[in-house]
Formats: sequence, structure tokens, C-alpha cells
Amino acid sequence: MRVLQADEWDVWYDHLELAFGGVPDSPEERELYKSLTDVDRSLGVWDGDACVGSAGAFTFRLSVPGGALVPAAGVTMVGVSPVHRRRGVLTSLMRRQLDDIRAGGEPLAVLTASDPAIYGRFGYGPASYAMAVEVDTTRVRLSVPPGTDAIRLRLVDPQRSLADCERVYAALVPTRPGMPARQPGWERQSLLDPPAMRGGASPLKCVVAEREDGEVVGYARYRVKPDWDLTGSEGRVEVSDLDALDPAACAALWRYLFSIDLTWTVRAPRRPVDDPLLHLVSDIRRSRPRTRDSLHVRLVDLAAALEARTYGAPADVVLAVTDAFCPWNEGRWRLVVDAKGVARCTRTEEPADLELSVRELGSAYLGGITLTSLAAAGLVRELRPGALTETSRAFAGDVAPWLPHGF
Ligand SMILES: CC(=O)SCCNC(=O)CCNC(=O)[C@H](O)C(C)(C)COP(=O)(O)OP(=O)(O)OC[C@H]1O[C@@H](n2cnc3c(N)ncnc32)[C@H](O)[C@@H]1OP(=O)(O)O
Repeated sequence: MRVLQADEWDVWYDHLELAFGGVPDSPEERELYKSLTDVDRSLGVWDGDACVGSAGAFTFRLSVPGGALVPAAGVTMVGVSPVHRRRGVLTSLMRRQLDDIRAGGEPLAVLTASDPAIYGRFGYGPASYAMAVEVDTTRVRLSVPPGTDAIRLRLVDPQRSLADCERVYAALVPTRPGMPARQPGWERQSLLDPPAMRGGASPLKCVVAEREDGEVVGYARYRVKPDWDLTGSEGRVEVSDLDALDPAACAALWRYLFSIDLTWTVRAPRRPVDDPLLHLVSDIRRSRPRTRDSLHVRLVDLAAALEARTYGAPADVVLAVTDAFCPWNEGRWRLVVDAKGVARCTRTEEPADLELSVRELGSAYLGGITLTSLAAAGLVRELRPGALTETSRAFAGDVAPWLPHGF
């Protein structure tokens, strides 16, 4: 195993495509990910001159409860050759990678898992969910808040409107945990539009929502997939992004997407689980919400991570943490949260109030999964009566964490 050389990237990426089943990315996607790869953070495992294992990391800053942006390694491009699997190659990549992340001083590692069963053993816990909706717009109506009619919508070129949309995105990042602040080059990901990614739908379109003074306060990117049968048109709107800074802009964008001629369905595969849409639709059942795990979080430097976020209620608890893969986090930690929600986390010899693994702390970290619910599953143990409620209330957030794009 060794750090990748820049001129090995294509062989390394060919290996990764093979591990994922062998369907090549479009040239546009490949070029984008090549430009985004941080070669110095990419590991390759070689058998002779064949690449048989890979793992990479993007250098992200992730929003956490309270709005701070915390350095986080965005673990990515993990793959092991089909003929080298189940011999510990992934385990050795994870070992090296987490040691490197720790040495580099990032308190967090985050990833989206191809298979949710893979990463728990390495201390990652699912911390945010994504909701997919598929709304039958022939039967579901939207009720919109006052001010919606004052929003002006403009269909714009996705590329030319990018700066306005990025301003909206940047304003949202500190308001919702789990969003990566945009790093240079990543804005291109949302504009990726090779014909191979469209599945028969139109090229990517962009609609922006403006206030009366012309300020852009929201946008949606989408494609239209026409479909015709004997009864007429049954087209679909496929929403890839929708971000808005106020309720009126949000409602105006959804109302537009619901009303596109010749379409019957609006499909949005990656929405926050507390999306306002759920409260605007007349029929939540016919909006068919479904959830899945999204961002998995690993506390690499437990104390730094816990001090980097703020908390919703004061607390003074001792956590007994197990962490077999990163034993530097093991042991008892006293977490003291003051009235402003600011925490100090220090090692202690005092008796423990709660017992849990680093994985549960990762799950609760962004405020979307409660320690109480993890305790109900037997994953957190309360050793002092009252400590569970106290800690769970402190960790829980008001806004559901959300990862708006894959990586
Ligand atoms: C962040 C990302 O990039 S996610 C993408 C992950 N990559 C993929 O899914 C591509 C296809 N799959 C692969 O490349 C490989 O099978 C990998 C990377 C998932 C696993 O690599 P391997 O080298 O086989 O893993 P390794 O031998 O280290 O296994 C470690 C443990 O994880 C388990 N494991 C490995 N893959 C899986 C899985 N998909 N589901 C459940 N458990 C798994 C192994 O059984 C083993 O458990 P054990 O220690 O109890 O025996």
C-alpha cells in the first residue's frame, strides 16, 4: 500500500470502476473526479503492477450544530478488486487512512456507504438520512404561504446562474448540519450533465426564484422526462437540487415544478427528512416519502469533535466510550455543556453516566439521531438515572442534518 502518484490515477480509477461492477463513468464525470482527487490523500494497494485496492479522501469543512464548519475527511473511492476481496485489504486501507486523518488534525471522517453494513466496524455511524419523494402531481395539491406570489421565477442557463445559486447554497450551509461548505471545483458537480446521466430526460434546467428587488433567494435544478402512452402524456420532473432561503421562495419553486405541462410526477431523490414540502402537500401518502441512510460520521479526535459543535441544552455527563479501531478515543470523557451550549470535553476518572461506542456518538453527532432512540435499541447504556435524557436533549438538534450531494 502506498500513496498514489499523479500519473497512476487512471489505472487506480479503472480499478475502482471494476470494483463497482465495471461500468465506466462518462468522460465528463471521470474528468471531474480526476480534477477533484487529492492525490496526496489517495491510497493504492498494488499486486505487482495491478491496482487491487483504493481509498481517497476529500478535504471538506462540514457544518455542525451551531453553524461551525469543522474540518472533515470526506472518505471516498473505496474499492477492492473482486479477486482480492475478504482478505483484509479494506481493513488495512481504513487503518492507514484513519491514522493519516488523525495525524493531519481533522477531528471528523465522513462518508456515504455503498453498502451500509461496511463501515460500522471502523467506527462510522449513520448520522443523517436522505428522503426521496415521488409526488403524484395529478392528485397532490400544494398550499403555499403568503408572499409566494411575489416571488418571480426565471428559467436560466445552469452555468450562467451558478454564482447566484452558489450564494444561496453558501448561506444555507451554516443553518443545516451535515452540509459540506463548497470547496473549489465542487460547484461543477451540480452542473454535471452528460447524456449518459440523463436516462432519456432533458438536459439539466435551472429555475431561480427572485425577490422583487431581483435578489436570487432560491433555485431548483431539474430535468423533464417525457413519456407518452395511449392515454396521453405521463411525463416526470426529476429534481436534482432545490435550495431556498425563505418559505415563499421554497413554495414558489415547488409550485413551479408541480405545474410543468405534460408531467404527472415530481421525483426528488435526495431531500432533507424535514423538508418543508412535507407540510405543503395535501397528501403525504401520494408524495411517497422514503428514507435511507446518507452521511456516516466517525469521530477521529473525539474531544475536538465534541467541542466543535454546540448543544441545545446544558449537560454535565461522563461518557464511557469504546473504540476498538481507534483506541486513542477509548475511555471516560467528561462533557460539560454551559448555558450557551458551548462544551468542554476532557478525560476523567470519574464514574461513567452513559456507556456507548464511538459509532453511536457519530450517529448522534449532527443532532438528527437521538441518543434516546439508540438506547432503546440497546446501543447506549444509562448508568446514572437521568443521564440519558440530559445527554440526549443536549445532542438533539432542531434542524435535520442533510447531505445535499454525493461524493
Ligand atoms: C466510501 C465509499 O467509497 S463506499 C464504496 C465501497 N466500495 C464498494 O462497495 C465496491 C465493491 N466492494 C468492494 O470493493 C469490497 O468488497 C469492499 C471495499 C466493500 C470490502 O473490501 P474487502 O477487502 O473485501 O474487506 P475486508 O476483507 O477488509 O473486510 C473487512 C470486514 O468487512 C466485512 N465486509 C466487507 N464488505 C462487506 C459488505 N459489503 N457488507 C458487509 N460486510 C462487509 C468483511 O466480511 C470483513 O468482516 P470480518 O472482519 O468480520 O471478516
